Amino acid sequence: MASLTELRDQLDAVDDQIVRLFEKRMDLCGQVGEYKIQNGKKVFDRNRENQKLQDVESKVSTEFNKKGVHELYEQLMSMSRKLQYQQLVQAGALGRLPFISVPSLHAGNARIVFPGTEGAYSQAATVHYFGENCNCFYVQTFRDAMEAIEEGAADFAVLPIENSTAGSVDEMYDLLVEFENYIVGETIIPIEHTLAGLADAELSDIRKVYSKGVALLQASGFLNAHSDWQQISVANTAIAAQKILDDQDKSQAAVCSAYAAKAHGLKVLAEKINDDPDNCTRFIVVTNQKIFLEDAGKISICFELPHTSGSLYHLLSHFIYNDLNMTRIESRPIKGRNWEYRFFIDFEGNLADAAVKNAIRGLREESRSLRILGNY
Ligand SMILES: O=C(O)C(=O)C[C@]1(C(=O)O)C=C[C@@H](O)C=C1
Repeated sequence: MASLTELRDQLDAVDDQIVRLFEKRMDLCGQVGEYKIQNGKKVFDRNRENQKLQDVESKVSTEFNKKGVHELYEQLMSMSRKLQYQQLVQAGALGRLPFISVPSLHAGNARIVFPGTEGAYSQAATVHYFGENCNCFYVQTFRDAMEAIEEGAADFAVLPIENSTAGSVDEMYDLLVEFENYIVGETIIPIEHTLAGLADAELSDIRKVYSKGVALLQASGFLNAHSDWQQISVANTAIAAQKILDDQDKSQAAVCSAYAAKAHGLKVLAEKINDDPDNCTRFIVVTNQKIFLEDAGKISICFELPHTSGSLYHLLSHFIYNDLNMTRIESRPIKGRNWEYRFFIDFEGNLADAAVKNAIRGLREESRSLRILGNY
């Protein structure tokens, strides 16, 4: 039997040939790329790739090697596509950027909508982003706020997208797909819950606690210590505070911010009741114009994937090849198509960057229904 050194020498000789052939293959793919640019042909040719995969599989003997050569050629062809997308960007053949870059949001006289009521955390986020004197109003639900933007009743909406304890706000992801609105900013605010009741209520009077479902979850340590309390979910923490005031029942309390308690003349029965003292929520700023700030550094996109093995893996390679840092991935079921998912990805970059254009070009061709949700 040959020694390890001898076998490795043989492997080195084979690899030399593979690497030379790889370079030759990439060079040919570059020439195909030039041809495609000149003749307006698409980079991704799914039929040709399927034929190629069948062909190479038919040329090897074992099942193990069939799988191996399949995976190898998927990778090789994905690399050729990336080379050709790069060529397209260099040739300026990417078409018009669908978003307009702006130096500022011109938020001075803007009308801003937030969901909830006076004292909602969304109001705190609105003031945090647009300043104390901004012209803001509230509507009841997230959907109402998205509608107000789409119809032009408001210029910007401030909506929660992610909480550090409770995770994603699923409904917002679905609304971002449903509406033609775009993210232009984000802001993070601390979420500090209190238990608030009527002015003459004591902790011992409380029997029912109202709040938004996630707020009840975020304060579950405190609330579960009072196992006799009934927990009731309402649309919003500030709406819960409003209810306590309206009902005038001192056995009822709300989990809400100290600001909401004050705004509704309630008494704080317990402070800082959230389980995680660093609990905070990320809010997005949404508008109906396809704009992005010149210095924006984060992009949110979503797309659907064919229900085939490895499809997500292949799409994510566009981030790797273009040196783009992915910061978040989320998936949501697609309505009416059981067990199929839409993926939401955040990554660092600006829509004007060549690497971003390159990645988006590839993602658009290889996924279904790619949407750029915003650059902010
Ligand atoms: O044949 C082409 O059109 C190529 O660009 C080459 C190639 C490959 O690497 O084999 C690359 C991309 C296409 O999707 C199909 C095949």
